[in-house]
Amino acid sequence: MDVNERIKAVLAEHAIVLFMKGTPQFPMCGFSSRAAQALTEAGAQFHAVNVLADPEVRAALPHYANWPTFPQLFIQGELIGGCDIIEDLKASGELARMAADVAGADS
Ligand SMILES: N[C@@H](CCC(=O)N[C@@H](CS)C(=O)NCC(=O)O)C(=O)O
Ligand code: FES
Repeated sequence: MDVNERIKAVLAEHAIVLFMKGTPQFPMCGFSSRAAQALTEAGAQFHAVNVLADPEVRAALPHYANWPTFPQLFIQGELIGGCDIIEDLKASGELARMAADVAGADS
């Protein structure tokens, strides 16, 4: 499977995917830490991909949905954005609504 197929497969398998540096338990960057924290506070069940452990995905993902940085949040295969957008959506309550909409799907 090439790297774009691997990205597609993880997005098909999990309703909410956060590509981040490190893991939610051990984030390796403040932006990734804040993104994972906001998702957790919004009650989202999400699948995290540590791009530092997968250099191929780290190199390919910025081109995949044309977003240059990490973290990157996808919901049902669609790019939502990075840390700033995730925190804005959390603050407005929209993130919790989006998470509730996909709840029940495998995270
Ligand atoms: N304002 C961005 C901050 C994210 C950011 O600047 N990330 C940088 C530093 S972690 C990045 O991913 N750089 C490219 C790279 O490290 O591959 C957001 O909202 O997500
Ligand atoms: S790893 Fe340095 S700012 Fe994210």
